[in-house]
Amino acid sequence: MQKLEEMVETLVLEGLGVRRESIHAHFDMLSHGIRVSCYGTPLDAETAKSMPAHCDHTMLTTIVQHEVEGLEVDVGDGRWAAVPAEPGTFAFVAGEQLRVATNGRVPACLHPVRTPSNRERLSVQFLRRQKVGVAVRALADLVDAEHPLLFNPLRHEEYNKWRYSEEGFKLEDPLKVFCGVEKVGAMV
Ligand SMILES: O=C(O)CCC(=O)C(=O)O
Ligand SMILES: [Fe+2]
Repeated sequence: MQKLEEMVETLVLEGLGVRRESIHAHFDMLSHGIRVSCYGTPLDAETAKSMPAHCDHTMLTTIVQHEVEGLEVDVGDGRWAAVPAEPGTFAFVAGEQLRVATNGRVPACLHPVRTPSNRERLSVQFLRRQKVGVAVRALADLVDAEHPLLFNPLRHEEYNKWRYSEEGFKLEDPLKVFCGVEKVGAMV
């Protein structure tokens, strides 16, 4: 799985013009986790949602759905696209850490879990994220006069706590408020 994740992230970063050495140095900063989610039938039968729309706090999340549908992604024009739960397929979701690392070039993917068929559901998520205690920084190759730095180094453990606090929870773009460069007194 790590090889597959690396392949996908390499394609994205090389496509943006990041050099191989920088990609390898970036990969050395990452850790890997796995989570299995079991959803009962959606509590709210009308919306059929088991999870509200959110962005993951990862570089990349790889999602394996098990036969029952649920993952939907924001396609950017106000519509949601359902990702088919076909056995043997993987969905790759860009997380907020990748938004910081790519200096905003790759937006974090907004995604809810919605199961209109009202069935119980199982999914597995492979979490590719920055090592604990290491701030996420924009890759130097993606910062220049044309692309000024958008985010200060992200202390992700602090951010993760704050974004679900009363203050962080109600914001549309908590990442920008937490470490956007225009923020006065930002961490460097
Ligand atoms: O179950 C899924 O398909 C996605 C779950 C998810 O988005 C999450 O746990 O962050
Ligand atoms: Fe998610």
